[in-house]
Amino acid sequence: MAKQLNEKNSVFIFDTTLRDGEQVPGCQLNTIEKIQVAQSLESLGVDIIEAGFPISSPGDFNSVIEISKSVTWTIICALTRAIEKDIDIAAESLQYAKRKRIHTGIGTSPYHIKYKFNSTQDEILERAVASVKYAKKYVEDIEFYCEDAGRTDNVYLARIVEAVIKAGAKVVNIPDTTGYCLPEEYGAKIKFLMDNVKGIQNVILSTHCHNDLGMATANTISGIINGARQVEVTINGIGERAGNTSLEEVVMIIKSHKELNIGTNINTKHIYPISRMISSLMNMPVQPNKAIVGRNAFAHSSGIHQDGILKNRENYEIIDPKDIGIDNNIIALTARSGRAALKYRLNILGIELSQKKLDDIYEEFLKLADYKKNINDDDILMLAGKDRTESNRIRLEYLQVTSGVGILPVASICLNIAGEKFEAAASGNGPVDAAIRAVKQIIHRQMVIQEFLIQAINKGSNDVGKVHMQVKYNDVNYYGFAANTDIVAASVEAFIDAINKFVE
Ligand SMILES: CC(=O)SCCNC(=O)CCNC(=O)[C@H](O)C(C)(C)COP(=O)(O)OP(=O)(O)OC[C@H]1O[C@@H](n2cnc3c(N)ncnc32)[C@H](O)[C@@H]1OP(=O)(O)O
Ligand SMILES: CC(C)C(=O)C(=O)O
Repeated sequence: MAKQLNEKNSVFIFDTTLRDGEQVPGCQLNTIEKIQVAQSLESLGVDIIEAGFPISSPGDFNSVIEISKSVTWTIICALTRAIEKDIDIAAESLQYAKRKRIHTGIGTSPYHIKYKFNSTQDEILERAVASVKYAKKYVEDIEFYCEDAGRTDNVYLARIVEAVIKAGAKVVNIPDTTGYCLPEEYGAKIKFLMDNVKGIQNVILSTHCHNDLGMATANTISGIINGARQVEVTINGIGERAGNTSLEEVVMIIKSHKELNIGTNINTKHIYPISRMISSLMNMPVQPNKAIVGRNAFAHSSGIHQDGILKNRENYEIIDPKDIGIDNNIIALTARSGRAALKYRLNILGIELSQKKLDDIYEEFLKLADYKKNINDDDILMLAGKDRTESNRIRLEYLQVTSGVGILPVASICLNIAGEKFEAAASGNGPVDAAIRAVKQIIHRQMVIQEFLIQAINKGSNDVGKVHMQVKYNDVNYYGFAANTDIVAASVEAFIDAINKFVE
């Protein structure tokens, strides 16, 4: 059970992922998926879930019913127009909700009044009041939205807000529907209402900001600073057009800026998992540089930053990734990385090197990174392995293979074993088989290849092939690894790498 928020220094988190978020083309969810999302939102700690617009379709109506049954303490909210039939259907869809809210409203800007409704300010005010009174028949908790409040004159807006409060609205939503307001302007709008509307102290003002000019989060924070105590947000900022204010951004701003002295009920450790869940259910990738939840939000790729992070995380991170449910930040190895990052990754892989060897590998690393852009653990192991093979007891001196269509593959090989050279030749059912048989003619042990995996590092015919091999000897498995542009050579080197682990 969430703590009861004290409105003075707490903000209610109203999540509209399942309503405004779901309006995104291609993001529609089925009822089962919506229940899954709603339950995760409840675990995250949101105070209100806007579950749908029940008049819009039988499927949406049914989803609100099922979501209402499946959550415990979170308020379930259904959206309507200022139309009696919408409100009737919304009330019916909320019949099983333990705590319920109807969110009704109408456009208040000159654009909407003239071009959507062909109406007048007075008529719109009357419809607003009537809708709140009508919804009151069903539930106590009524929220009213003044659609396009961002472009609505403040004096008229104050009139409408005062009238709907008088009619019984408990929460009044001031949407910047088109994402037009500047943060200062939006904050001033909220302050104007706080200062000029009779009865405002008895209700909660809510923000609902769209991101058309990339200002949704800034506007929402400006709203909070000026007195709004509910924020309407979505996971990953999804929503109509350029999206809504993102939940994760607002919550982490509030958490990071202690001087705001504002609290929420959100358990921030659930943020990343739910972000992934929404992205995957809605088939909507999160942009890599998205604040808080983007793939790169905690990835450090340049040497100076990596060195700084490794010395003290706070040099370059204002949020601990663990706080949002990410285990660790990412030290991405690229051609811009320095020795500190390379050494860190090698250490994680269990490889400790002298400064001289690190310097040598770093040179190789830079050449590979210029070619490959992103260096992964296999690459690092390969680079470190190159160094390791120099001290191996058995080394490949040369390999020659003849193969083709219609001829028997034959391999001749020379191994250097502790400084002494041994040669052999063999045929096989393919070039790799021939080469492995040739090795076995020199090293007479009962060795069985259990697993053999060849992968290309990049794509393309000029690629480096990586080979992982598992070789059983004396009932013990040994692992070999090699990489080479010649996949037969890589296979033989991986076989020899494994053998080196058990020969004295
Ligand atoms: C800003 C927002 O995000 S609001 C939420 C947006 N979500 C949706 O639109 C939900 C999905 N919508 C729907 O399923 C449909 O549009 C419905 C069921 C709501 C309405 O469908 P229809 O009856 O076919 O109407 P249509 O969509 O063509 O037009 C909307 C009508 O609602 C009216 N309307 C729009 N907003 C409001 C409002 N807040 N209050 C009262 N009437 C409104 C319009 O003026 C128009 O009426 P008109 O045809 O008399 O001019
Ligand atoms: C219905 C309202 C709240 C809305 O979505 C908007 O104005 O953007």
